[in-house]
Amino acid sequence: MKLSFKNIQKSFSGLHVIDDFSRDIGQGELVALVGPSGCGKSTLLHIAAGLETPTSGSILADGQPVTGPHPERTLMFQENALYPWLTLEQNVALALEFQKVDKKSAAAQARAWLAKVNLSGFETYYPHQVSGGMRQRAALARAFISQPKALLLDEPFGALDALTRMTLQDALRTLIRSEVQGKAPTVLLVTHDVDEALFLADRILVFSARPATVLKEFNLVHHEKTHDLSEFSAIRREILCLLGIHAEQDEFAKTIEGVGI
Ligand SMILES: Nc1ncnc2c1ncn2[C@@H]1O[C@H](COP(=O)(O)OP(=O)(O)OP(=O)(O)O)[C@@H](O)[C@H]1O
Repeated sequence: MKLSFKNIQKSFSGLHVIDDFSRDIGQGELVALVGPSGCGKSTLLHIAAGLETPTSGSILADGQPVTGPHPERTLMFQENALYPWLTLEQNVALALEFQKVDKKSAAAQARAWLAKVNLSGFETYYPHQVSGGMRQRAALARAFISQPKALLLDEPFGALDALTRMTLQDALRTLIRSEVQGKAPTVLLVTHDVDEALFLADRILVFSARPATVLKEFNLVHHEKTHDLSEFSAIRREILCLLGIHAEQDEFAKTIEGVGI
């Protein structure tokens, strides 16, 4: 699905949040949005999801104006609460049952998607019986099972530790790549983690503080990615600099995170 933002302005009761945002996000492209806290990144996702309407400008999905939420455009949050009274399989299957797929077929598909995110054997577990990373894997399976044309991910792995986050990033990449070519979802990813953006994105948009405008855009589509991001150190430094973070400060933050303080 192609998403086209055209001259989007958004204010909330006089608070100017987004200032003239225009971009096309191509079919199958993964674009990361990074920027200071409160600049309006989630608001842009909500506009793409059809949960918020722009104050002016328009958002088109495959050329059609977005007028409200639609299962073709799936939003996934950091705290993507699974229903605690349903097993992982039932939670994942529910996405299909909402679309009137019969229970038996939905359950079979749910098991297949749980296998894709390495949760075979945990189908009958309840969310409280598995780890946060496993819950988020199940949430990924639930997001993918209805094969949305656009995935809108709002800090999907933000609550997880750094190591678990990396395995989830791998799982997300595998899921995207396993989709038949041409059917891969278009992904908008809001993240505070510059390394996550570098690892996952074809393109990174760096936003200013509110009202959000794009400070700079980085095209990474021609790079083969691994978690060794040394090739991207110059871009990483530039993004951090645009965000007003000095590299030493960032290393310090990572060290603190690494030792669990
Ligand atoms: N529904 C709403 N009503 C009123 N104000 C809102 C609403 N949604 C967002 N805002 C305000 O818009 C601004 C941008 O919020 P948004 O959540 O889009 O920022 P963000 O860049 O995603 O922040 P963070 O990175 O901290 O999650 C904030 O000041 C927020 O208070």
